[in-house]
Amino acid sequence: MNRVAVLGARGRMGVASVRAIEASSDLTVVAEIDVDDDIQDIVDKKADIVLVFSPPGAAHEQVQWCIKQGIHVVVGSSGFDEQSVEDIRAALVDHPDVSVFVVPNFSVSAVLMTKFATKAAPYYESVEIIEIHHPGKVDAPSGTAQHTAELIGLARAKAGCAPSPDATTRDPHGTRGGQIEGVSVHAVRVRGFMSSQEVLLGVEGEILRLRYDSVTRESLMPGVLTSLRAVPNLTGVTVGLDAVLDLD
Ligand SMILES: NC(=O)C1=CN([C@@H]2O[C@H](COP(=O)(O)OP(=O)(O)OC[C@H]3O[C@@H](n4cnc5c(N)ncnc54)[C@H](OP(=O)(O)O)[C@@H]3O)[C@@H](O)[C@H]2O)C=CC1
Ligand SMILES: O=C(O)C1=N[C@H](C(=O)O)C[C@H](O)C1
Repeated sequence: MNRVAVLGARGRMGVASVRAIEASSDLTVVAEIDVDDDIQDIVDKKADIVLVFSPPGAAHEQVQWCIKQGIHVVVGSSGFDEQSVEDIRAALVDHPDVSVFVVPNFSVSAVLMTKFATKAAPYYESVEIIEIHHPGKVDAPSGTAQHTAELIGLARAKAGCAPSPDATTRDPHGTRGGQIEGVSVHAVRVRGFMSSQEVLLGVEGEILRLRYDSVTRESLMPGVLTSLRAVPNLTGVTVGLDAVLDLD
């Protein structure tokens, strides 16, 4: 029975994850840590794995702390870009028996959409990302959009693609979105949505629209449980749920 500690345990994802873990037959929650709780409880309760759903501002330092305690980590929190992964990789040098699994999105639909968009991106002149979330989300763009843009940017650079055309010279309100690896990313916050993302790819006379919609947090729980079961058998730092799914 793997012993799991949850960081951000009383948040939207923490509550759903504790419920899903407790309903499983092979995982159990031994520590629920939220704001003002003592993170040392993770060690005192002898957790094997820490599931991190604390806000991005706290998560980075907490992941480093868990590594130093010799505990495997599944990182659900967003805000972990390429530099964050390099920081984790550097910390793991002194802890070769610890693995960290950074999962920008636990939804298989999101993972497939990102994979398809990365594959398609070099074939289109224009590529832009629109991410849509609930208005309770504190960070923008989403970690999923950041990860998707990084993969698309890398694929397009490898293929020698020119930048997407854009004649904008006047945008006083910053409506063209943010730029990540040459990809324009637009963050939308609307009540009624949980987590959606659309990638628009276009050439003259033809458009490809790839989209996923996660409607409930419960739909993410199979991905959470899969990640918790996988992390003890991984080495170093791994990024993306697709690393433990047979999607090729
Ligand atoms: N990978 C994925 O598929 C998904 C990732 N996420 C990401 O997970 C993170 C959490 O999302 P969500 O659950 O919606 O956010 P919430 O704000 O609902 O949950 C975060 C929880 O962490 C608490 N908290 C604040 N500071 C600390 C701290 N220092 N240590 C421990 N807990 C703390 C918060 O308390 P308080 O409210 O009092 O500040 C809150 O209870 C976000 O980064 C989000 O982007 C979300 C959904 C899916
Ligand atoms: O805050 C959320 O809700 C989500 N955050 C993650 C992200 O930033 O990509 C994953 C998912 O989109 C839900």
